[in-house]
Formats: sequence, structure tokens, C-alpha cells
Amino acid sequence: MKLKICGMNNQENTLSISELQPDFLGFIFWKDSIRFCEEIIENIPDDILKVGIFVDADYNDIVDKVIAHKLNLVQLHGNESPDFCTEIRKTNIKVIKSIKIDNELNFNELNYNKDCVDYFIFDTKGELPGGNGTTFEWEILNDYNEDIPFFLSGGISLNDWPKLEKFLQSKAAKNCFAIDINSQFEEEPGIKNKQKIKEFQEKLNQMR
Ligand SMILES: O=C(O)c1ccccc1N[C@@H]1O[C@H](COP(=O)(O)O)[C@@H](O)[C@H]1O
Repeated sequence: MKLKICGMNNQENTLSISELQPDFLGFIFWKDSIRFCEEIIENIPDDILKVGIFVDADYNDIVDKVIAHKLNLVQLHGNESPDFCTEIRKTNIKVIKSIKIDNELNFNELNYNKDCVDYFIFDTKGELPGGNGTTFEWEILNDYNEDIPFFLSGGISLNDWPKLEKFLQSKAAKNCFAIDINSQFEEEPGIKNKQKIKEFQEKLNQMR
């Protein structure tokens, strides 16, 4: 199971967390986020894939940031349409599309296919477009029958491990590609706690 650590915005902390060799590091380019990434983070090892997170951003803004930060993937975390995702994907960048989950989501209504997205990220619906710090009932993913792989996200913490381990062994996790962690592993917005992440990663690695 792959690991994505999201909301990095500090050079020193990012390099320190990079030593753990996560599969993905995420950088938030939505200005209203408390984790907004202003500076270009340098010297991240090439085998860690860099994900840029955008919320209803302009096409040109996304393309500019992809080039400036040498991003490998973009995570579209707003109300981006399937057509918009397809246009971004045509630039040869992989697209992760966020789907906000509450108890009413009907997966049959998902109108994104493999032409427009490479992955989904299932996150909890909340006041903010992302980073709300709350989990959703993962059992709802029993209703997900598409073959597009997904990142599981939304308020995941170290305390969730027993529940997460059970979920990952269940049928609902069949297409789960990665676990995405963010606010629950922070000392302050954008600054991640290395020890907590290490502990979580070790548990996850035992399942690989
Ligand atoms: O974290 C943010 O500030 C944020 C802002 C706008 C869009 C996305 C954002 N973060 C993403 O939300 C998920 C869930 O975060 P959390 O675990 O609930 O804190 C996170 O992984 C980011 O991909």
C-alpha cells in the first residue's frame, strides 16, 4: 500500500520527511489553505512523486505550477468537471480527482472515467474543500465498483490504525492504491511530525 503525505510547505521539514521515502508528497496551491505552499521546495529525491493540489484553479495556473515545481501529478480538489480533468490530462500529467463523501454519495453518479482521471481521492465532505481533519465511514466504499484506483483520505490518524488495518483487508479496499495523511500528523499547519509518520508507515509497510 502506497503512502502520500500531503500539505508540505516548509523546505526543512519536507527534506526531513523525505528521508522516510514516502511514495508521494503533496503541496497545496490553494491560497486560502493554512498549508498554502509559497516557496519552491527543492532537492526532493526523484523517486518521491510530487503532487500539486489545486481547487478550481485556472488551466494556465495549473500548467505553470506543474512546470515550475516539476510536479508529477495534480490533485484536483474542487468542482473540476470531467472535461476540465481531460484537458489537464492531455498535457501528459496524471490526474487525481477528489470526491467528497457524505452518507448520500451515490457512486453510480460518478461521471469521471479513465479518459479524464488516473485516480480518485475519497475525502470527507466538510466546510473546507480539503484538510477538514475528519474521517468518513469507509464501509460506504463497498458501493464503489469502478476499476479506477483510489487514495483513501480525510482525517486519517495514527489512532485509526486498527480500523484502517481491518478496512485494508476488506473487499471495500480492493481498489485502494494509497493512504493519504495530512492534518492529523502535524505539529503546526504544514509541519509534519516525523516520528508519528514513521510509526504509521511501519504499520502500513507490514501490509505491503
Ligand atoms: O489540507 C488542506 O488545507 C487542503 C486545502 C484544500 C484542498 C485540499 C486540502 N487538503 C487535502 O485534503 C485531504 C484531507 O486532509 P485531512 O486528512 O482531512 O487533513 C488531504 O490529504 C489533502 O489532500
